[in-house]
Amino acid sequence: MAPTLPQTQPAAVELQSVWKRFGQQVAVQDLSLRIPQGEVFALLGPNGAGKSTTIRMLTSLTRPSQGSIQVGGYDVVREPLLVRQQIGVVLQPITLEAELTVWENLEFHARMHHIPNPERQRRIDQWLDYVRLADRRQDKVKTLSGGMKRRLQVARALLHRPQILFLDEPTVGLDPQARRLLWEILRDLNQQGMTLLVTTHYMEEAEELCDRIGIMEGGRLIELGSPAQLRAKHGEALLVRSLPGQEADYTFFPSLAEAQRQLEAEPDKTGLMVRPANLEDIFVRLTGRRLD
Ligand SMILES: Nc1ncnc2c1ncn2[C@@H]1O[C@H](COP(=O)(O)OP(=O)(O)OP(=O)(O)O)[C@@H](O)[C@H]1O
Repeated sequence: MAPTLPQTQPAAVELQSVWKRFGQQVAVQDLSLRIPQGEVFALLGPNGAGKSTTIRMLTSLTRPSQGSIQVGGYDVVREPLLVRQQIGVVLQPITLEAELTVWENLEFHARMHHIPNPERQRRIDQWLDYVRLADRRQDKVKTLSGGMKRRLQVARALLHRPQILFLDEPTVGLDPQARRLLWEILRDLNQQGMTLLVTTHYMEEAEELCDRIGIMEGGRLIELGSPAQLRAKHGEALLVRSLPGQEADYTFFPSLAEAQRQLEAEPDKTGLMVRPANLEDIFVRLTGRRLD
C-alpha cells in the first residue's frame, strides 16, 4: 500500500470547521479535514454518522450550514460549477437509465458535459474498454450485473476527466470477484494521479485500498490516520476471550509477542486466543459498535 502522502502536497479537498444542520438535527459537527492530491481516503462510520452528508457537501449537492470547503482549489458554495468540473461522483443508489444501452448512457452524460464529437466517441470507447465493458456496449443497462453497473457508473463519472473521484459505498452488494475488479480499477486510477474519496462499511476495503481513513460517528470525525498508524496507536494485537453464550472480551496489546506473553501468564486459558488487530477491532474499540 502507498505510504501516507506528505502534507506538502496541494490539497484536493479541504474542510474547515464544517457544520451541517437539518433543523434541530446536527448531521456533521465541526469537521476539519485535508485530503492531499493523489490520496485514497476512506470515510468510515455506522449508519447516520454523517458520511453521505459530507460527500453531498463536497460535491456541492448540499450547502454547509457553517464553515468552508474547497474542492480542487474551488469553493463549493461560491464556485459550484468549477467544483463540478473537477470531480466525478459515484453515488448510491445506481442512477443509470435501465432501458438505455451502456453506450447510450455514456453518450447522454458526455453530451451533458458538452464533449464534442469525435472526441465524445473516442472517450466513450476508451472508458468502456478501461472498465471492461466494451463487449456490452449495445446491451441495455437492465441486463447488466451489479458489478457491471457499478463499473459503468465509474466510466460515466470519468468521461469529463475529473481529478477527484467521490464514491459512496461503491462495492456494497457486489460479490468478492466484482469487488476485486473494481478495486483494481480504482487503484489504477489512483496510480495515474487521481484522488479518491470513498465511503465504505467494509473494513477490508478501507485496509486494502486506502492511504488514510477517517472514522466518523455522530457527525464527528473521531479518528484519522493510515491503517498502520491506527494499529500502532491502538494496538497491533488482541487477546480475545470468547466463551459460549457470553460476549467476547477483547484486550489490545502493542505487539503479538506481548499478547502471547499475557495469554501464557493467564491461569485459566479457556476460550483465550491471540490474533493481529484489524481496523474492525479498532472501530469497535472507538465506537463500541460494529459497522454492520
Ligand atoms: N435531508 C435530511 N434531512 C434531515 N436529516 C438528515 C437529512 N440527511 C441526513 N440527515 C440526518 O443526518 C444524519 C447523518 O446522515 P448521513 O446520511 O450523512 O449518515 P451516513 O453516515 O451517510 O449514514 P448511511 O451510511 O446510513 O448513509 C442522520 O441522523 C440523518 O438522519
